[in-house]
Amino acid sequence: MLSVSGLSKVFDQQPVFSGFDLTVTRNRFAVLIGPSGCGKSTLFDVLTGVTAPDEGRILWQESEVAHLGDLAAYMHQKDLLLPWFSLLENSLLPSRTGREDLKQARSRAMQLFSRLGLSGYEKYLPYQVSGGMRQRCALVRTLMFNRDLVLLDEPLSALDAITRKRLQSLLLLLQSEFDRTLLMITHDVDEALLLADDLYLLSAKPMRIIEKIVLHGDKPGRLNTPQLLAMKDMIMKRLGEDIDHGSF
Ligand SMILES: Nc1ncnc2c1ncn2[C@@H]1O[C@H](COP(=O)(O)OP(=O)(O)OP(=O)(O)O)[C@@H](O)[C@H]1O
Repeated sequence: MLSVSGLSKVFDQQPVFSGFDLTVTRNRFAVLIGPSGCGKSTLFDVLTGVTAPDEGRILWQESEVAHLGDLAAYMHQKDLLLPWFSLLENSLLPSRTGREDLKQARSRAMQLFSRLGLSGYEKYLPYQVSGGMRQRCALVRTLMFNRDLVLLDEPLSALDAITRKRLQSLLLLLQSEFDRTLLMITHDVDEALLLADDLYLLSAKPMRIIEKIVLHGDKPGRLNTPQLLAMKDMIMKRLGEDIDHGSF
């Protein structure tokens, strides 16, 4: 579905990544995990068109594109809700800019509010609800974009542990119930092991893929299996080694 090849980006004469390749397959949950400052957000900036790559190609459904700006939905660590709009109005923003029939969009948003446990809060302003509810509203807005690919940049990192656990299951719904393909950045190894089908371990800057791990097994259930615990140790060790030998 998405393939990047030979992607390079240089800041202040220092390569953040160079010759970076990545393929994301349809309906998979791909997760990128790597040390702080390795270049993950810069990769997303290049993918979403915030900044141009110095070299390389982005292929979407096998056709070359400049970026994924209009092709992928994007969810950020901060909910980025507009404070003067209600939760429902916030979720309808993609439909307003996309000139979708608003009556239909409203009915679709109401269904998503119900599915994500936000029924009854449609008229609340963002400051009147919890961080977890705001992030669920951001998830509704992401789904309202109607894009097959969703880019998630540490979407749960600002939340407390319990809220985070609840929202992890909702992220899995994006894949199973809403048929989305996901590419997510996280710092949390447990979260990566819980959610990923394809897990990419990244090196310190200049960023490269150290290893791709294909994960199997029932997602919510697999986390405490001996295999996954051993894998967690291995990942911590590999990421730690790379930081020790990297450019930090
Ligand atoms: N606009 C910019 N100008 C100069 N350097 C930049 C710019 N944006 C990012 N960088 C540098 O590029 C490197 C990668 O930054 P980036 O934010 O992509 O890392 P990251 O892996 O997302 O980090 P974190 O996990 O901490 O969010 C860092 O060294 C950063 O200082």
